[in-house]
Amino acid sequence: MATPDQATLNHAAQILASISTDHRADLALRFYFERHRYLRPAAKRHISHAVFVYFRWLSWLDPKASPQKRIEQAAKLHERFTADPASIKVEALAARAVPHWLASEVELPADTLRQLQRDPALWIRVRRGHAAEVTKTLVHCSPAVLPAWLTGLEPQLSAFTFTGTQDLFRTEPFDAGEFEIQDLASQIVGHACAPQPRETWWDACAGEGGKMLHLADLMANKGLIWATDRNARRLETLKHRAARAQVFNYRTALWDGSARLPTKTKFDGILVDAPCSGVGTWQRNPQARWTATLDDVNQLATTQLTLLNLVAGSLKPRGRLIYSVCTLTRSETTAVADAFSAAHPELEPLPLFNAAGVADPGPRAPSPATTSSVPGSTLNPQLSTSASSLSASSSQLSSLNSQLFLWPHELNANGMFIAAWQARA
Ligand SMILES: C[S@@+](CC[C@H](N)C(=O)[O-])C[C@H]1O[C@@H](n2cnc3c(N)ncnc32)[C@H](O)[C@@H]1O
Repeated sequence: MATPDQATLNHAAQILASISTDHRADLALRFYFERHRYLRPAAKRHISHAVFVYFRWLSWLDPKASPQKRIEQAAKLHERFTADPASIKVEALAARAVPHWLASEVELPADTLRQLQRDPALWIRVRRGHAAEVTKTLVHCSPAVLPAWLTGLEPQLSAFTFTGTQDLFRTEPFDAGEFEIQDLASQIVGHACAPQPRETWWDACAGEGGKMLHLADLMANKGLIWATDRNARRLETLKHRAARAQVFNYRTALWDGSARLPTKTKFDGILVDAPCSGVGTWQRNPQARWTATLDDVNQLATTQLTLLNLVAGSLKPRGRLIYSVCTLTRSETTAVADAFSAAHPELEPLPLFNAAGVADPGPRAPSPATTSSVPGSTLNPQLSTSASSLSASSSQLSSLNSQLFLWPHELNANGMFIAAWQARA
């Protein structure tokens, strides 16, 4: 994208002035565009881009300069980095592109640091049976290419990056519920669940239903999904999305993560897509780098473990429990999963993808491998020799494990952690 013109700088500066911890960049942009309906789609794209680029390069900017000047500085840095990623040293990225507290939780691989500074890809998930017509209509679609250790999953995916400029929410296939905007890492969570038609699932933190809709599609809309969340407004959105996608095999209930469970039903599978610090989304949502804190991480880790502990008793014998978080901090990932494993001998860790990269939902013998890849040098010296070897090791290990990290640079998508268990028979 070209250096912003004066009008773009002025709009972006006004939007920045309205952003706060409670009024995030994406909301501020939406409100601003609602009040400035005359802006054309291309202008909106340029303004949004300028705002997100600003937060990506925030620590490099001169705090004494005017907002317009700082936005311009960020755009120039971004242009330079996009043309030549080596023009900014990885040590500088480690020191300035992420907050200092992160080092106590994870040492991000160099490739991930670079990935966080790039423009994110826009991913769509096309409903089963609609890929040919949707990609023909939207034109600028490319199918997902997975890293070698996950290529076995590729035939099951219906994931495409969209590189066109049209507003996807105003397309015919969107109105017809034939695709959803959903990040690739989130789509892989659905495949890790591997729900089967006619099973009964519980999506315990269903939110607006991104993963619930995917589970329904994988179940060919046969069986039942309980979709619960603490937030009624999100569940309302879920219902609208489900209607558009013609998903009807679900029921919603409010559940705030308290000991009073929403149902006595026993499940073939439970997904806990828990609230988290969102470090894995810092490419798409760069403002969050500067609002998330170590206190948030610690509090969220407690909530995550509580949620897992509460749902565990709702599994049928051989039922599967999947834990996912779009973050990469040790406290919210391996520490939660290990603490949960230690407290639940009645569950066995479940390898997520077999050697071919395919999640196998069937009954299985106790798994030999439960070790996870750990993203922090202070935590696992074996994996900390260098950032790039850490990343490579993590991929090799993770295809054998019941815990895996999806790194943003591996998928050109959000970072994600997934862990899985199965109730013993
Ligand atoms: C990561 S989001 C879920 C995203 C959703 N699964 C999707 O794919 O679109 C986490 C959700 O957990 C919900 N949540 C937060 N704290 C909770 C709690 N204590 N009990 C239940 N849900 C909670 C939030 O309202 C939020 O919708």
